[in-house]
Amino acid sequence: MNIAAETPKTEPKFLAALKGTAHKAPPMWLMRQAGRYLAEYREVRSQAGSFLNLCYNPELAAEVTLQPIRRFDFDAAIIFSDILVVPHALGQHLEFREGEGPHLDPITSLADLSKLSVEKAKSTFSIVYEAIDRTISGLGDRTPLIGFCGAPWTVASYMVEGHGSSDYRAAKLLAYREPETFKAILDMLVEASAMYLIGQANAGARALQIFDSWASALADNDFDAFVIEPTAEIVKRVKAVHPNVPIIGFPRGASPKYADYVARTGVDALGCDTAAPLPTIAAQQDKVTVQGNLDPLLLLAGGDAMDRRVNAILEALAPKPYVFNLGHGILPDTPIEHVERLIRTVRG
Ligand SMILES: Cc1c2[nH]c(c1CCC(=O)O)Cc1[nH]c(c(CCC(=O)O)c1C)Cc1[nH]c(c(CCC(=O)O)c1C)Cc1[nH]c(c(C)c1CCC(=O)O)C2
Repeated sequence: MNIAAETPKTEPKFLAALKGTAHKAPPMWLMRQAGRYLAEYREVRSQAGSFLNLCYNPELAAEVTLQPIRRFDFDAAIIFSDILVVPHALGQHLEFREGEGPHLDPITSLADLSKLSVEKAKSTFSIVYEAIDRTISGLGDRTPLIGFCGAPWTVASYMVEGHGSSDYRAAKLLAYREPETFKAILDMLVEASAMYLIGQANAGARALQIFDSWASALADNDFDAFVIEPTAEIVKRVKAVHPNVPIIGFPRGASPKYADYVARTGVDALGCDTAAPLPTIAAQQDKVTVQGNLDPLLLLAGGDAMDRRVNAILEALAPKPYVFNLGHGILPDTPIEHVERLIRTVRG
């Protein structure tokens, strides 16, 4: 199952880009690149039974991580798992209901939180480390593997809401009414997430991404306290052990705050969502590598509209350190031919 027959003589393009090299044809990968748009994924997924069974089966998780690399030879793989594995590992009940997305038993008090523990998470995390180890045996040295976690604000929001939300109502109300309780949740997540990212890098992940999908819609003081400070603390702890493993931060929907986020979190690269304007993204490139921002719906639509936007993105961002990606995860009904066309356009 080894994809790469020989060891590369030069550093993989993806890692070079994260460390500050610009490429005319930038390295590329797609968020959620292992997923339901691939027939081979749907096959393994049905074999596994449930999504969580797939996440917690190292052999099958490694297999689906490798699928998009075999098919498209992307410049990076990302370990197949989910950001909600962290609260689940801490002891919170989690289910993925078919067609509905995740459901957790909400944490709304310190008493609820006291039932969770970072110590307890270690045995679940080790399943993911084993999946990373198996994936790397399949990838060889040619294609680097990305490890990841959700950022404390996004994961805490799911923990408090119990499911996805359009206005973060329960999470914000808890944060405003009982700041100590909310802070205790964030602190536990900082500790667990830093440990988890360090464990993934120990297992061989060569870059790490922190997904803050719900980073939009926070007032500036709350953005500081819930997004910047916890992320900065995780980056600091991971860097103390793995100073050379680049970290990509993805504060989705927060482009007006990019400069502050970059300056204060210490991330090496900035993941940019679809709504972030190209000049705002480009303005960050003197400080960090940037990644993103093609609309997943343009990839679904394909054709000239997609080509025009991809070319505009390349023109604006490829002269400086850049990793091609979507602005959010690939959609399950995306045609394979559109992905193939995208790859031809980006690779030139
Ligand atoms: C918010 C969030 C989640 N998970 C994640 C985020 C942050 C990024 C984002 O905003 O999308 C991150 C995530 N989820 C998944 C990965 C794997 C790595 C990758 O390919 O990028 C990663 C990095 C697999 C997954 N996570 C999930 C799937 C679909 C599961 C299936 O096969 O049915 C996959 C491939 C399930 C999931 N997981 C989550 C939701 C809301 C859902 C249901 C929605 C959906 O079904 O698409 C929580």
